[in-house]
This record gives sequence, structure tokens and C-alpha cells, in this order.
Amino acid sequence: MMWLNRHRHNINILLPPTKGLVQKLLAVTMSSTSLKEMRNGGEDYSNGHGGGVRDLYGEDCATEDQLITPWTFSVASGCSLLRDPRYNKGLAFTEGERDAHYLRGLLPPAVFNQELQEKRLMHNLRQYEVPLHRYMAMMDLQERNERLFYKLLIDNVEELLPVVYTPTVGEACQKYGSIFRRPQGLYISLKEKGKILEVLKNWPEKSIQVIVVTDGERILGLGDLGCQGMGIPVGKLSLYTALGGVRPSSCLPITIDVGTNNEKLLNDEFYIGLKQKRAAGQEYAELLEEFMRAVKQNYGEKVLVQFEDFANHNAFDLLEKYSSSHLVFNDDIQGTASVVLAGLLASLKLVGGTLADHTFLFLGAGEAGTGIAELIALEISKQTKAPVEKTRKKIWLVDSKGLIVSSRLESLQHFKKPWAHEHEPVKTLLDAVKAIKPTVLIGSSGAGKTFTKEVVETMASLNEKPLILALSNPTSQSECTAEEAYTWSKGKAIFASGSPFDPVEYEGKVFVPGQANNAYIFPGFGLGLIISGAIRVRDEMLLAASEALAAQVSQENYDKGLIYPPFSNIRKISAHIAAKVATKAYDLGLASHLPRPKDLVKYAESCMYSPGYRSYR
Ligand SMILES: O=C([O-])CC(=O)C(=O)O
Ligand SMILES: [Mg+2]
Repeated sequence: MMWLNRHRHNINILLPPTKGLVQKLLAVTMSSTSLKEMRNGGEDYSNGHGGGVRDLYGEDCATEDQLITPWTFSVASGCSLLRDPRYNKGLAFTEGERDAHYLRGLLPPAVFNQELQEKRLMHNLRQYEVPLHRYMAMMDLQERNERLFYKLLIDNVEELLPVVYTPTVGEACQKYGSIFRRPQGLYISLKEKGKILEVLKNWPEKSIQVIVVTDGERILGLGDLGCQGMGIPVGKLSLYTALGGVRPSSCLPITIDVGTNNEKLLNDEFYIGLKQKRAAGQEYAELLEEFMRAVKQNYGEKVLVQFEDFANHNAFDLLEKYSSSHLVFNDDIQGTASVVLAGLLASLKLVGGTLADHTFLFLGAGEAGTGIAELIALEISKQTKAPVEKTRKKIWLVDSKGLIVSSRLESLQHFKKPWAHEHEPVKTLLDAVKAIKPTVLIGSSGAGKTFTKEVVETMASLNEKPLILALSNPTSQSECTAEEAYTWSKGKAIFASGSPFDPVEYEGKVFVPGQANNAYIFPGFGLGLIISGAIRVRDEMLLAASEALAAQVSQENYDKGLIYPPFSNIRKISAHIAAKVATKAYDLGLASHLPRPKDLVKYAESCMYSPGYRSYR
């Protein structure tokens, strides 16, 4: 179906002039405005999520800028093809492809299919006993053969998520300087002030749909890792593709380096970032402002900017500042809130009652704690029609100074103020549990081992089925382990954690802990924004995502005491979340891709990147 015009190192592929394609080809000669209109109109050649044009491998990899002429598309051959992770297939190049693309002799004679490659890789990965070595092997694969990386991740998601994501990604960030090989993502430091637009233009891909950006100040619960935080945007975006089906070429990981206050890194000769204390105040705000402007100027209004692992003091301000002018989402505030709310909604099937019947106590009043608290209050308000000022009263937060109460109001940071209810001062978490008598205990402090035996025992003495969520990451920062939650509560607790724990056997019964991690939400949430061409994020979309996730918990899952569905179904789950988010975007008049597709679940599924190899013949 295609004609090849071979040169020694490049292959120009001519598109066949079939009727449908002629229309498509005409389309790509148009101005970019009319191209966008056609794309939004759902023309066949569009990938349906707002960027790119299908290339001959059936992939949406060409961008408008790359399409210099509408009739040819140039790909590498020979060694360049083997070294291009986007197109390399390694031993899976067929005999015919080896002839056609000057690969003869550059590969050993065996031809493997993708399944055999997967089998070999999983076998090799399982030989590594050190999790970080598995992480490094996965990163090498991503840089060598992108489709195989995603195929492996999708087909073995439960086994590989802890490798490319929490907990191992935390250790990878801590050691990023020493394991650093080939750069991933885009680094924007104070040195690039005044030139950020130019820096964005250095990135090889032009049609970006999702940016995950960090400034490295609060990486998971590990604190300030400066420039080494890059592992987080890279990891999150690999989940955007594997779990949410967003094309890898549309994903851009960014680390903003304004220095670090981590003395250990400042004194480390191998540190890869700026060796200075963090810029703050106006200098910080100006760099972020330039960045946000450049992003909009370069990628347009529909690019999603996900803020990740910023410290509290910047996270809330950035979200507030840019949510009315940009498509922004803070995963730690909003994504975590949405996933926890989903778990709470699902847990009602196990504990009975409505959300409004519960009393919530948080340890940690930062991004995750206050974000979750607010979303719970909004959902109760939606369900009961009570004003949110009233529904907040059933939600209590403890920070490093004790229970947040009205007598502390003056000295509280602004994001904590709504939670300062009338109560006498309480100093410790244990005393707060005794005083408030919560049905749900949520750990979001980033501080490990804080749900002590007494705390869990008190929760179990107060409740038939206490709900205990230890959200802090990675595993070392978890408020308690799954085993502690089940044994200390004598098997009564319903438990979920931010990082994964293995099932626990207690008195002959097996308890399977859930993973309350924002990875359930952000990939599908982002996909929903992309397919609808949403231009803003709204709380209603977060509630819709929570409800969609909760609806995916099956009776079989409930029978095992689970309040989250298994990650093995995540692509289907993401499609449902995407559909509900897109529906909200359309209902709120915030969607720019018209007309609205009739079956949004099917549409979301049809837009998903699939990592099977394409034939190059
Ligand atoms: O990355 C994770 O596992 C969840 C998350 O956003 C965080 O802990 O900051
Ligand atoms: Mg995070």
C-alpha cells in the first residue's frame, strides 16, 4: 500500500492516492488553522486527540511542522533506524524489513516476534534482585525500543508499576546523578531565564499534549531532590502512555531547576543540577510565569500542564494562579483527592451508610490532605445539598502542631484555614483519634511510621470496620504497613496505601491491600481532557473521575475487601474515567473538540496508543 523511494540512510515513503487518503493529504496542505478545524471536526486522519497526523505506520507521529510536503514522510534506515527508539524493533525486524531498510548484517540472524521479546525481557528483569537495577533496565529499554517498553509495561502492569513508579522511582531520584546516562525530558533552569521559549523549541516533538513538570522541591515523601526530581515527570508520563494511552511523542517531562536546599546534594560532586540555594519569591514567580507563557505560546491553549511534587507553599499558589488562564492540574492536590474519594465511595459498599455519615481525620494538612478533604466536602455537599462550609465540619486535620482548631486560625497557612473548627487544642494524633472518633483515618503527611499500634488499635476499638489509608510514598514513608494495619486492628481494617504492599495473611485469612495512588486517575483524567479538547480543569471533573473509578470496582473485588479495582484492568478503567471527564468538559462548555462523540468510552478507547509493532513494508 505504499511506495518507497530509498536513499542510503533515509526512506521517503509516498502515500498511496486512495480516495480517503487523498482527502487526508489535501488536508495537510491546508493552513494550520483549517487543519485544526478539520481535526476538531473528527476527520478520519486526525488522531482524535488534537494533535498529529497519522503516518504510514498507522501511528500519529508526524506533526504539522514535520510535514514539509504532504506526499512524503521520511524515516531512518540502517543503523539510524536501530538507534531510533521510536521505530526500532530490534530482533523483531522481519526478513523483508531487514532487506528493505538496510539492516542486513546489523542484526543477528534470529527473528523474534514481540511476544518472544517480551518473554526474554521479563525473564531478564526477574533476574535482578535490586529494584533499582530493574528500573535502570526498564529505562534502557525505553531509550532503545519504545514500543517494546510500553508493551511490556501494559502487559505486566502490576509487576512493573512498582519498578518504573513508586516505590523504586523514589530511589532512582535519590540516586539520579549517579545512574544518569542519557538525558530524559527537558531541563529548564535559572540559566535559561529569558530563553524558555527557545528551550521548548529544542525539544524534538512539536505537538505536545501533556507536560508533567516538577521543581523537585518535594519528591514523593523524600523531600527536596532538586534537579534529580526528573525521574518523577518521566515516570508519570510513561504511565500517561501505558495506563491512559496518550502517545509517547505527545508527552513532555520537564524539570524546573531553581536550585536546591538539600545540603547533601549541594555538596555532592556528581549532583546534576544548579549548585545554589533555591530561588524564591519574585525570582521564582518570574521564572514560572515565563515558563507558563512560553508553554501556551508554543503549544496552544489545550496543552495540559500537570504540576507534580512542588512544595506546598508553591503548589497551591501555582494552581490558583494558572487555573483560570491555562489547562492545569495538580496531581498531588487534585489527582490524589480524586483517587481517595473514589476509594471512599467504593468503601461504602463494605461499611454501609453514606459519605455524610462518616467522620474523617487526616494526619498531614498539605497538598494531599487538604486536597482530599476539600473534594470529600464537595461530594457530600453535592449529595446532601448542604453548603460546603457545613460539610467541611465532619473533616478534621492534624498537622505537625496538632489538631487544626479555631484557636490556631491566625497562624495557619491559608490552605489550612477552612479546616480550623471549634475544638480545644489537641497535641498528638492518638489524642485526636480519641477526641474526634473518626471512622476514616487518612495519612498524607509524608512521614512514615506515624500510624502507631495505639493509633490503629484505637481506630479498631471505635469502629467495626475502620478505614485506614496510609498514602505517603514511597514505601519507607508509609504511615504504617499493610501487615501492621491488619494485625493491629485484628483483621478489622479496610486498608489501602499510596505505594503497593503484598497481600497479608492474618489468622488464616488473606487480606489484599488496595493501592490508593493517583496513578488510577491522572492518565484517564488527562485522556478525557485531551479527547474533548478541554481548555480548563474544574472540580466537577474530579468528582466525575472519582465516581467513574468507584464504579469500576466489581463485586469480586468487594468480596476480597478491595476498594480499588486491580491495575491489570487499568486501560479499560482509564477509558471510563476519560469518558466521564470529557462528558463534564462538554457539559460545562469547556470542550473545544466538536461535535461531541456519541459513545465517549468507545471513542476514548479508539484514541489510545497501542504499542504493537507496525509493519514497515
Ligand atoms: O507518585 C506517586 O506515587 C504519588 C504521588 O504523586 C506522590 O506521592 O507525590
Ligand atoms: Mg506526586
